[in-house]
Amino acid sequence: METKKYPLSKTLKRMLANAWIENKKLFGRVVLYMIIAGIYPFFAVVLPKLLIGVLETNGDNVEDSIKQVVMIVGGFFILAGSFGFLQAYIHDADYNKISRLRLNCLNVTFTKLLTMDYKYREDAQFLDQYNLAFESTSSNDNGVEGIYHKLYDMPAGVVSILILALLIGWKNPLILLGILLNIVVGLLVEKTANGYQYSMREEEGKAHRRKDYYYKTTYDFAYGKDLRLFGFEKRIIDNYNFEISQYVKITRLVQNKQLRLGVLSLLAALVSDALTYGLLIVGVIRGMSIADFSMYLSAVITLTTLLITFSKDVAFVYKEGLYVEDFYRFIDADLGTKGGDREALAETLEVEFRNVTFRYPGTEKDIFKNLNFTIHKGEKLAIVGINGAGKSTLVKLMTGLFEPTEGEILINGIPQKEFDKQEYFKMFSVVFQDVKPIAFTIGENVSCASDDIQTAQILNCLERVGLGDKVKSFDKGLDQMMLKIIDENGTQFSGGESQKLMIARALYKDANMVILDEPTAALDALAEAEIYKDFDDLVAGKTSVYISHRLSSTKFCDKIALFDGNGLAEYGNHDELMELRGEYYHMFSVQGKYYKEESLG
Ligand SMILES: Nc1ncnc2c1ncn2[C@@H]1O[C@H](COP(=O)(O)OP(=O)(O)OP(=O)(O)O)[C@@H](O)[C@H]1O
Repeated sequence: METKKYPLSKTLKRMLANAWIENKKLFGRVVLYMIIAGIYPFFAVVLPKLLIGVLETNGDNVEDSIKQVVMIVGGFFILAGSFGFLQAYIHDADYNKISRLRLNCLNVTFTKLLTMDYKYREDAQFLDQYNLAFESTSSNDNGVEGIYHKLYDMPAGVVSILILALLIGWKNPLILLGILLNIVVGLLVEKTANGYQYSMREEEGKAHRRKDYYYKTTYDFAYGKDLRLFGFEKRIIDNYNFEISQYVKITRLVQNKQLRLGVLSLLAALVSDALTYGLLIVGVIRGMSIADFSMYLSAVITLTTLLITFSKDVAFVYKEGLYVEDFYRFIDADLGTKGGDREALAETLEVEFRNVTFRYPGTEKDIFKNLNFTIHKGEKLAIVGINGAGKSTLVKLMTGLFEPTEGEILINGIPQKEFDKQEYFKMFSVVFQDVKPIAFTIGENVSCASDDIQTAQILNCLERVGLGDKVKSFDKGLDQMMLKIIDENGTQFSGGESQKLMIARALYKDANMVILDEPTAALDALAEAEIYKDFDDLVAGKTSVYISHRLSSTKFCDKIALFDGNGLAEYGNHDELMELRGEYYHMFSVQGKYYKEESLG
């Protein structure tokens, strides 16, 4: 990801520009709120002066004093009450509009995540950075929304501060100076503490990712069985506790720094208070009325509070602005290669690996080195090999989910890079090892679309994989929702049924090339035999790749490629590889013996 820095002003400008595009009226509301909330604190400042003034001037005339006090207090309640009510009403009404601005940013994040190149999803370094970017859109109080709330509140604070600063400065500018000293020190302290916190963000992000992993493992149902049956509970809890302690260590470092810096703020506040009280008391000695004394004192206290809030808000915007910057960098980063301009081919495919070397990002080991081989037009290729030999990696390369580190892949002689990414994907129907239906309807899961669904075609594909009766058993048929997470009446397919559903999806797509990455691992023997029997029909003359650990499946393929962890070790048809008496022969003999023993038994 790009790490270019840009100033806070640019981040704020962009945030304001986005807000302007999304809700222009909000700017008018900010002005209205600024006037009402800006004047509001002034009432409380003047009230003591008016009350003490009445009591001072009326002396023994109790009746007049009571009348005037009642009028002042009544007037205060009406005015301050109305302003207070309006302020709260406008603020509450606009809160959701501001939250909406964040939700729009979240939408942009989701779109980016869904459209970025797949390789980033398997890249731990990228995931750390993504977590940081995601942080700035994940809460009401921080990041994007936190700043928008502050930008909404701060103009009102400025109005109050100006009114009170004028009042106090007019009386004695030295008092203002004391308050300003307090605020400037506070601001510098806050800025330093926040800068330190931000500098720890990468470590914090990593600790957060690890802690989060264990947290999610505890409630992710997919792990539920293994955790219990293999007694992982204690280990998970111990690891979770360890990661929490690591996380706390980092946050404690930040807190300690904040505490040490806080002493400076305290000293500045003491100096400022001494100056304020000293100057006001000297004023009284020189003849200032008690009513004025109380008003100025109240003004100083209110102004100090407002300035502290304001300086905290500035520091907050500065700190959170850095996180929002991370978010914009993520949004701006070029994470999705569009590829070239070529459209999908309409013909049968030939795939050539030419001197392909591949290493996963951030790793040292080459999964393939100078790999050369071709899958010819219309050929059925079986890929076999031990676990971790690189079979699935080969599929990811073939389908353009990852690009070769060196060398190139050619489709009908055309370099893979020349194709538009989306067009390129159109040419492949793939069934992956780890099948997961999405919480959509069955029809949508097969067609991958929500409109223009070819019902007859979907049903036909489902029939062909043996799911016809299952779908007919639902009242809603193809409209039956899958999984229970969105719809509690959703259906839960077994592992094998899910695998069949994915094969139906691949059939429906009817792409130029079919790739099945262990598509029968979860199927029972009968279902697997059915799929094998119909394999020719399923791929219907298309170029196809079939990855399986069950070597019986290689028999109906034209060619077999055996990978052994160091690349392509053996290549040929079944008879040729058996004659070679190499690894394939060995694997086939072991599996054959096992099958024979099983059938004899
Ligand atoms: N995202 C990744 N980052 C780093 N290494 C990876 C990544 N994905 C896979 N690998 C490594 O690449 C190697 C090949 O993995 P691959 O999944 O392609 O093997 P496979 O032959 O399909 O294995 P299996 O038969 O178990 O499915 C393995 O050593 C694996 O650990």
